[in-house]
Amino acid sequence: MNIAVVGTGYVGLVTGTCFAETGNKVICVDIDEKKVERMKNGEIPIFEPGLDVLFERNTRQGRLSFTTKLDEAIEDAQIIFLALPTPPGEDGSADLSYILGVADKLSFLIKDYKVIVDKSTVPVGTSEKVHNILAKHLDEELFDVVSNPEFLREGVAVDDFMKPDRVVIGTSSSRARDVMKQLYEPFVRQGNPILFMDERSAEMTKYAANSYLATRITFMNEIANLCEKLEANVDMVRIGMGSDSRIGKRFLFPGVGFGGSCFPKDVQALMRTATESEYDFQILDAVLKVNTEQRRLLAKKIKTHFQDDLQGKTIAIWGLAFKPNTDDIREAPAMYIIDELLEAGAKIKAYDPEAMENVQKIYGDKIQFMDDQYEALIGADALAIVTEWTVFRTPSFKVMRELLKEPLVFDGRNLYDLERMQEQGFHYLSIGRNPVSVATSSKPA
Ligand SMILES: NC(=O)C1=CN([C@@H]2O[C@H](COP(=O)(O)OP(=O)(O)OC[C@H]3O[C@@H](n4cnc5c(N)ncnc54)[C@H](O)[C@@H]3O)[C@@H](O)[C@H]2O)C=CC1
Ligand SMILES: O=C(O)[C@H]1O[C@H](OP(=O)(O)OP(=O)(O)OC[C@H]2O[C@@H](n3ccc(=O)[nH]c3=O)[C@H](O)[C@@H]2O)[C@H](O)[C@@H](O)[C@@H]1O
Repeated sequence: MNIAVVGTGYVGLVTGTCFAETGNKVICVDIDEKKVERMKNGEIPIFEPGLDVLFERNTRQGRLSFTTKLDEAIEDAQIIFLALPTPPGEDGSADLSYILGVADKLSFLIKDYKVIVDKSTVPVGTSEKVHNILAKHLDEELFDVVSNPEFLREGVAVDDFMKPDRVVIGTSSSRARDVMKQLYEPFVRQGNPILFMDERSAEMTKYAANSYLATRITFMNEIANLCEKLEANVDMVRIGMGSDSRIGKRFLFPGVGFGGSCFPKDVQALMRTATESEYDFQILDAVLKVNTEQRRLLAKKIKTHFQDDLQGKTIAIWGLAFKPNTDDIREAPAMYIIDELLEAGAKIKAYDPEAMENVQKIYGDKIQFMDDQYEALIGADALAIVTEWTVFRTPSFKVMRELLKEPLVFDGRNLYDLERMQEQGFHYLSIGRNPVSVATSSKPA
């Protein structure tokens, strides 16, 4: 099939590349001229494991191409995906200006039947809005609007897209349904379903899924905070809970609060939708409040340890991206922690395998960026671990001890075993587990 993808952010690029990989001809269109130029020259604008190989193959073989011209991109397309931003507006509601703006342009460009698919995360009722804009200048026979929310996670986006747990398709048109079924069949061969439903339910499914996951993480963060007070170990509690098949093991990891471009904005947007419907969605209100506090937790622990005096102290930070395997720093907890530490007078030496360039654009020389995780420790008074990159999971504790001024580690991701840290002679504070103090009896190896 011929496909146009409008918007080449995370979702647009992964969507376009994966559809090209299954034999479709895909043209991606973006208003960002520099980005399009880079992609035309074979450069991927985001760091996403596994995407480079597919991107290279499909551009080389002519199935994937890029343009800034919407009319060119859609001319031969049977399906047009909208993968445009839906950032929070001032009141928290999703800003639909990108989607509706492109819909308006399309209403002047479409000449033969096309399925317009909304892949962005949009509030309930958006399909109707897009439909009405298109219908202003177009015969209704010439288009159908479909809601097809995307559930991929950054860092594992290709796998999530290629082997989705489910594909959700909201449409009331049997013609559009057949087109979408044909398109997605290669992705659901392993038996995972394509779920057809009405447009409004599909739109709601996306917000419900993200808000539920954000709530689940937040619940675990609160359990972790309580575990600290009660001297229980949240790792044990997590495994004990997660072994119940009704609960499940995934997405129960406490930490420094959820971040990223979607959970914070989508929870806010669902709250806004609820408010507009005169429904008081109390849980979501609590989720946002707790998450704001949780993002501060590591900085609070550091400040408490140093009795609120961080003047002249240097804190090493491992991990800046909002999660591993991405260079995305949107709503990254690290930014909140850094702000709080800088305000308290600390110096920061940071290392992240992929996100430093993006962070440097914001902080400039306010913090030091190091080439290597160990270099960040030289002369630092403490280490704070914010993102659980694999490379941080099995470090040389001996080198860490040698380089840090004090063997002091604040771990926002519970990467290390408590006993091991004690044996290794660290003062180690993590999330929802007892602090470990420098062992005086056992000599570190
Ligand atoms: N990032 C993620 O992991 C996921 C995002 N989503 C949703 O997908 C949507 C897109 O998200 P991202 O890909 O992260 O966005 P993004 O902000 O990374 O990228 C959006 C792209 O659209 C382009 N653009 C803006 N206006 C345009 C126009 N008029 N014509 C053509 N291109 C235009 C921008 O230049 C940019 O390249 C959002 O609604 C988001 O909530 C859904 C699932 C996962
Ligand atoms: O709509 C979206 O954009 C996407 O949002 C999330 O994906 P993503 O933001 O890429 O990352 P996640 O892996 O979900 O992590 C989000 C945040 O939650 C945190 N998290 C996650 C899991 C966990 O157990 N604990 C925890 O604190 C992460 O550290 C991160 O800050 C959803 O998982 C995707 O299904 C969805 O498509």
